[in-house]
Amino acid sequence: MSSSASKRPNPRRPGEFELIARHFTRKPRHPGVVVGVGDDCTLLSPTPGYQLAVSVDTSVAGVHFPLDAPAQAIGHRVLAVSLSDLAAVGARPRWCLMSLTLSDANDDWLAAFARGFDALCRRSQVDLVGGDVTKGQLAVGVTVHGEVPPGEALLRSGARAGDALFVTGCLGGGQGGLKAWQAGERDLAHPLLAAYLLPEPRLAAGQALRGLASAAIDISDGLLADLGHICHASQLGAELDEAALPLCEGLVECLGEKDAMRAALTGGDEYELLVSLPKAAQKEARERLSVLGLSLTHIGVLSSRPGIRGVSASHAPGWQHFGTDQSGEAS
Ligand SMILES: Nc1ncnc2c1ncn2[C@@H]1O[C@H](COP(=O)(O)OP(=O)(O)O)[C@@H](O)[C@H]1O
Ligand SMILES: Cc1ncc(C[n+]2csc(CCOP(=O)(O)OP(=O)(O)O)c2C)c(N)n1
Ligand SMILES: [Mg+2]
Repeated sequence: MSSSASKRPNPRRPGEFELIARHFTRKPRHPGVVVGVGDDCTLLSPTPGYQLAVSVDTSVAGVHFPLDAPAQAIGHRVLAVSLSDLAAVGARPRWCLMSLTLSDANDDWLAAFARGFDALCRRSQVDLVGGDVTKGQLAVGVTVHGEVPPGEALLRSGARAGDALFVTGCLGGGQGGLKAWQAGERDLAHPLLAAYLLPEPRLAAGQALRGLASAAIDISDGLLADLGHICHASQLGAELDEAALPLCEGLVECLGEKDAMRAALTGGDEYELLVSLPKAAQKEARERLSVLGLSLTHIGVLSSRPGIRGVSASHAPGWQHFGTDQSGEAS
């Protein structure tokens, strides 16, 4: 029989409703939330005439981020990977919901996690409007809602033969950062570790490319895999220029030349945008991204011939849960 002492509320280990009230209930910062955290459903008023863009991604400890990563970084990362899907379609983020599975309700951990999550909410102009808390192995699912003018969303299926392929930012940082973490690096200012644990969803870039890019995808599974998704959806093939790939600074030093290229092609966890641009749109696209301080690198071209060419070594296509001997890069 448990003693009455063990049933006494422990302020360092809040119960479900206490932790929701303490860490995840904030007055919405933006209009459109009719009913937020606290009722059976959230009620939202989307901007009349806009389409809703909705996506969910789940991040699991040990699969998507190290269990012992700083809580604040985990809070940032779980939201960033979902916002990245809104970036990829060119939507403006509005709302998010968080499904949180926790093994233990440690108040300090939760406060740091909520701080990381909320800081990115604030910067991205997103309100957390609901969610769910349950007990189990640490995992966080984040649903995001964004808005896009009708017919203007960037899709995987819109590319045409002859369109050029461009990528924002640099490649290989996700896998480089994971390797750095595994090697004992813990400084979040380390550029590769920051790319892995604190990725920046390219929200402004995605919206700036509306009306210009013929197709777009965020690189979560690896460049080759995600280019494969554009090719499949647009019924095209591609010619990549391996030498043109913008490898992240310090990647070659960290991984060596061969593994740096492998990380850029198949590592995943990039959260950069891969876009196709018709010739007439390329100058304007470069200008809009340069205003945002973001590089846009020409890495290849789409063609009507199926398959992806221009990659020298034989590479696994990229990350897949299941379908491999171990979860990870498909062989
Ligand atoms: N359990 C599921 N039920 C329905 N649709 C799903 C499920 N899991 C994934 N999808 C859909 O499959 C597509 C590919 O998913 P995913 O590879 O996770 O996309 P992303 O890389 O953009 O997160 C998406 O359109 C996603 O909504
Ligand atoms: C601890 C750890 N090991 C391995 C990886 C590598 N990794 C895990 S999932 C993944 C692909 C992206 O995740 P997924 O669930 O497929 O996201 P989605 O494509 O749905 O956005 C990668 C590269 C990681 N991020 N963290
Ligand atoms: Mg997904």
